[in-house]
Amino acid sequence: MEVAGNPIRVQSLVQDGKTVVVPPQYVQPPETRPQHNNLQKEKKSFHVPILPVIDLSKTSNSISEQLGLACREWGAFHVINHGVPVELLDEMRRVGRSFFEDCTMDQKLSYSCDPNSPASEGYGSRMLVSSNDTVLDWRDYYDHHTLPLSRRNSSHWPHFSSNYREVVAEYSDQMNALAQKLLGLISESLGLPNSCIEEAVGEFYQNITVCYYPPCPQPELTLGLQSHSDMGAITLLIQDDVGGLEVSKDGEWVFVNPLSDAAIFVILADQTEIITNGQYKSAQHRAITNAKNARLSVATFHDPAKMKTISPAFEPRKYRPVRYADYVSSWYTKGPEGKRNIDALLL
Ligand SMILES: O=C(O)CCC(=O)C(=O)O
Ligand SMILES: [Fe+2]
Repeated sequence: MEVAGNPIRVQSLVQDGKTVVVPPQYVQPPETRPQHNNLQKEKKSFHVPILPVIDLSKTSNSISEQLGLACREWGAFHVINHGVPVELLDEMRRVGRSFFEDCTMDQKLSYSCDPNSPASEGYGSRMLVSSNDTVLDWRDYYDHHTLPLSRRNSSHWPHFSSNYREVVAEYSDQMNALAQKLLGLISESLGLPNSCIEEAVGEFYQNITVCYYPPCPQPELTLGLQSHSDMGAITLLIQDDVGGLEVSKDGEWVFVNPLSDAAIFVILADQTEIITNGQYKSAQHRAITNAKNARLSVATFHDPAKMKTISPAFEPRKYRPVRYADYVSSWYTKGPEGKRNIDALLL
C-alpha cells in the first residue's frame, strides 16, 4: 500500500471504480463495524434520540440550562444563530471540496503531510494510525495549522481555488471567536466565571482539518473514521448534507443528521472533560461511510499549548492533572480507541 514512502490515498482507490472489494487494511473487525443490517435499522426506528440544538441568539440565562443538559448528556450539540455568516461556511465547504475533486492526484500529493510525523500539516490519509496493525480509516484529509498566527503559514496551503487561503484564514478567525464564546457560556453554565475554561486552556492552538470520505464499495465493513474523542478542548464541525457522523450515547451510535447549511456542530473534547472534572463529558464519535456519495466535513480543533498543564477546576479532583504534550503523545502512541486516554487519567 505504500507508494515511494507515501501512503496511498483512499480517493485513488476508488477512482475509475477500480476497487469493488475493500482492501483488507480497511476492513474493521466485526465488533467495530457499523451496523448496516436491517435488524438494527428496525430497532433504531422505534427510538431515535436527536442531538440538541442550541440557539445562540437567545439570552445567556436561557441558554445556560439547555447547554448544561447537552454537555452532560451528549458532550455534543448543534448551534444555530451563532453569528458566523452561512456564506463563509459554504465557501469553506466549496474550496475544501474543490481541492479534493478538481485537482489531480499529483497536484494533491505535492501538498502531502509528513507521513512519519503525527498531525503534520498537509494532505494525508492516516491521522489516527498508531501502529502497523491499526485498521485504516476510509478517509483522506487536509490539515491546516491556523493558530496561533505564528503557526499559520498560508503560503503552504493550496490555491487551486483562487480564494482558498483567504477563506481558510477568515474561517479560522471566525471559529476562534465562536470557540471562545462557547467556552465562556459553558463555564457560566457550571457557575464558573465566563473566562474560567478559556484561561485554563490558554491561547488556542487551532487546526482545521478538511475531511474527505470517498464513496466506499463495502460501507458495512469500514469506518470513515474510527471511534475516538477529540483530544483538545472544543471542536467545531461543519459538514455537507451527505451525513456520516455518529455520536455514542448510552452505548448506542446515534447518527448526527446534517441540520442545515448554517448550523455548526460542537464536540466537547477531552481537556474540557478534565477541567469540568467530568461534569461535562467529551463526546465519543466516529464517521461511517456510504456506497454512493463522497462526504465532506471540516473539523476545527481548539487545543491547549503543549506546555500547558490541565487540571480540574473542581474539588475533589476526579482526574489527574496532565501536561498536554504528554496527553498528545500517549494519544498518538496508543491510538484513540474510544475514550481510553481520558479514562486512563481517572483517579
Ligand atoms: O467527519 C466527521 O464528521 C468527523 C471528523 C472528526 O471527528 C475528526 O476529524 O476528529
Ligand atoms: Fe473527532
